[in-house]
Amino acid sequence: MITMKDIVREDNPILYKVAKEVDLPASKKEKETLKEMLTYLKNSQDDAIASKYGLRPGVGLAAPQIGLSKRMIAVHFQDLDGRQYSYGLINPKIVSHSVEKAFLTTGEGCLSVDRDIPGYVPRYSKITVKATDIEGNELKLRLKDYAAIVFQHEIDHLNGVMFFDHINKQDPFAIPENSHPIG
Ligand SMILES: Cc1nc(NNC(=O)[C@H](CC2CCCC2)CN(O)CO)c(F)c(N2CCN3CCOC[C@@H]3C2)n1
Ligand code: NI
Repeated sequence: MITMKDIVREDNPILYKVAKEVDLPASKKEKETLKEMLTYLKNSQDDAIASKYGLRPGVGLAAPQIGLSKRMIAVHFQDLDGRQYSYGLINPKIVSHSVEKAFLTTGEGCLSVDRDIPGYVPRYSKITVKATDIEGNELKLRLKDYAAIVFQHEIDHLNGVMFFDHINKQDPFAIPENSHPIG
């Protein structure tokens, strides 16, 4: 079972590398790892399990965060309309995106960053993602607002990009033009 000791922190160079594409079909081990990443998210959202094992809550997780420089992510969350997303994805790719942007009014955090970094994180408000799921099915997901933000945070990790790279250095709470707040 994945716990916080398995999650690498921001001083680890693996977080700043471009992760490698997974050769399809994914190996048994790669599928197993992806399932474990999804299980971490579910466990972290269960108060009893999270407190028992000291898990920080998460709605997304990227393979580099558990020391694996492979293009795999897991997401498990409900968006603000109550739509449920629960995926283990292989080689996710943003194939198109909106011009307009969105940001979480709460700012963002990261399981690999043990400190609060204040500021808005501007992201595309709409994205289309192509990926392969754990069963090997090709998926095309059209995502907006909260869901789009979660997926972008995770896909950033596959490209060595951290959420704080997007925060305006001069004014962390500057409202980006052509953007709207979420949450
Ligand atoms: C927004 C949020 N971020 C939480 N943590 N950070 C993360 O997930 C990081 C990834 C997210 C940071 C911003 C976008 C993606 C992890 N990252 O580093 C992976 O790369 C949460 F935990 C959380 N929620 C709301 C829903 N709640 C349901 C009940 O259970 C608790 C849960 C808490 N919402
Ligand atoms: Ni993160």
